[in-house]
Amino acid sequence: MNHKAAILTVSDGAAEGRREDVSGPRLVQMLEEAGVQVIETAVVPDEMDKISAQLRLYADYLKVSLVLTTGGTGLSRRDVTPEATRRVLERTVPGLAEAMRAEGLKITPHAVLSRGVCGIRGATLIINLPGGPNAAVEGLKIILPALPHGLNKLRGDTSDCAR
Ligand SMILES: Nc1ncnc2c1ncn2[C@@H]1O[C@H](COP(=O)(O)OP(=O)(O)OP(=O)(O)O)[C@@H](O)[C@H]1O
Ligand SMILES: Nc1nc2c(c(=O)[nH]1)N[C@H]1C(S)=C(S)[C@@H](COP(=O)(O)O)O[C@H]1N2
Repeated sequence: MNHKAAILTVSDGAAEGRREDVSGPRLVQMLEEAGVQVIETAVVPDEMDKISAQLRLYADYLKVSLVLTTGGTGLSRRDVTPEATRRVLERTVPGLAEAMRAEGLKITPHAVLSRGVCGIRGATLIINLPGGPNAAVEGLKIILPALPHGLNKLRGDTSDCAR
């Protein structure tokens, strides 16, 4: 996969230095192993403006093909990653989040508690993953097989995709 990516960890604890960010580096490793170059990572607290600003930067200025966020998708009062993401999306790609919840449910009943959303801004696919290291890795594993084709199409591949 000849694409560039950015990873955004959303966590009050990690942003304040109280929690080691384990999830972000795990996602970097998985993408690199899949042949995607991760050119930028950042950690922000669970704050709508900071999350949205970072997503705009990645899509509009760095113009990466893919942004993965991890954290802030649950039901806690400060979990606002889906709201911040929706604010910057131009088109949604609901099937990715649907698959992560449906397949995740086979691993833990808690998978359906992630409110994560996925969609497109410009030529960038933005995917919300849950915050726990296992949750983030499981989520990415579920959708990874669909990403090469999706990213190629997003970047203008006009070849036939019928099977
Ligand atoms: N980046 C991360 N690295 C390691 N563990 C994480 C990370 N983000 C979340 N977790 C783990 O997953 C749990 C659920 O994540 P959630 O986003 O709800 O965080 P939280 O408990 O509100 O705390 P915080 O936002 O400060 O990370 C956390 O309590 C923590 O155990
Ligand atoms: N595959 C998978 N999805 C998962 C989990 C998991 O362990 N595996 N954890 C869930 C839990 S416990 C929560 S609270 C939500 C939201 O997590 P977040 O607030 O850390 O983003 O993701 C869920 N999604």
